[in-house]
Amino acid sequence: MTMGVSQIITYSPAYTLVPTYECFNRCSYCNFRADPGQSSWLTLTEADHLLKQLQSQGICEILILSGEVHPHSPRRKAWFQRIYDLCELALSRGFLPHTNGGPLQFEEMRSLKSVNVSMGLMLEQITPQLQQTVHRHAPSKIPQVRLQQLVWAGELQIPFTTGLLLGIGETSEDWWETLDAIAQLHTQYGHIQEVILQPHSPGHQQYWQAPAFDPQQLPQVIAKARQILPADITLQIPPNLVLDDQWLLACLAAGARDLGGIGPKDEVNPDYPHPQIQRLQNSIEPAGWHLVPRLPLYPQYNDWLSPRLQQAVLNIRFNDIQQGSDVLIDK
Ligand SMILES: O=c1nc2n(C[C@H](O)[C@H](O)[C@H](O)CO)c3cc(O)ccc3cc-2c(=O)[nH]1
Ligand SMILES: C[C@H]1O[C@@H](n2cnc3c(N)ncnc32)[C@H](O)[C@@H]1O
Ligand code: MET
Ligand code: SF4
Repeated sequence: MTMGVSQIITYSPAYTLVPTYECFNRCSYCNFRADPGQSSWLTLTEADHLLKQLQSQGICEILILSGEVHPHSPRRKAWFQRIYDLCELALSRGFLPHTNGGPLQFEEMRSLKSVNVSMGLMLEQITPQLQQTVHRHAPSKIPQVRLQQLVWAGELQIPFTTGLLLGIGETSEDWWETLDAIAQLHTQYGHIQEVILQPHSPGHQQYWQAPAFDPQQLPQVIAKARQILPADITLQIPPNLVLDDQWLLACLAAGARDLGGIGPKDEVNPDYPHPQIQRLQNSIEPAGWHLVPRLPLYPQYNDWLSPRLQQAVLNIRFNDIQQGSDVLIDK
């Protein structure tokens, strides 16, 4: 009798640090933001306390996810410095930082490259229509601004995560255009390690009253994305936003291969707790899938890191082997 070879689905054991919830944008679907000046910034002392508690818990990635200070604000420099310092601190404690702080200036990106193994920014949707609706008060969501970030990330050779936010008033044509744009950028620079297909999921704090993205549509978007995107880009879906096991399995069957950062809290969608790893494993195993942890850097991009970051990646792999825990996979 031959054993069925189970196929691998990855996730990143992660913890999210939020430098600040304050944001000068007001995306009408956001459950994260606070008004400028209304949210204190995470101090390095607080962060260090959190990080110490996380050590030897199997967490590799520190996701630094932030609300935004306006690029022309006199507080921008201090905001950026805090993000940089948090990355530096996470690195010094043996974690691998991945920052998504909204659109950055070129020099800010260059600087963060030295303390992040990868970075991210969701394209959301590239149709300018949304600037009249959900993004009316969100200058950071202007499609050209976000496309420019992806170009700069490519020029700087930063391994990058981007994606689509689905169900914010766009058409299905808009999905394919956004995916085409990502495919083109990747063909030019080769820097997109993964694309997140994120279903809009209403929460308590947002003021846009709209239903969740219809989960029945997700597998078809995934299948088409798989056709449009180059094969070396991994498709990621958030398991806490795909509530039904049957739909999760349909998403995997359609081509999703990663479940993203999984940790104690989804800061963006606090109303949707992440499932436990064991529970996820139990739901996908009967269909022949095996859940395996990964790092926030896909191994094919190792050469793009500075020697110091390459060493940080090696250390985390070495510790993992020493502890006899799951071997972090190299796909
Ligand atoms: O827990 C979450 N992680 C989110 N992540 C984290 C992501 O799952 C991992 O950090 C990456 O897969 C890198 O390992 C994002 C990362 C990005 O670069 C861009 C957007 C997101 C969005 C989310 C999110 O909504 N919730
Ligand atoms: C960090 C990313 O989180 C996503 N995001 C923001 N608000 C929501 C929501 N209500 N539901 C799902 N995803 C959301 C956006 O795509 C943003 O870029
Ligand atoms: N503000 C950033 C963005 O929207 C990241 C956090 S969103 C909750 O791109
Ligand atoms: S989604 Fe990001 S940019 Fe938009 S309001 Fe929320 S924190 Fe700000």
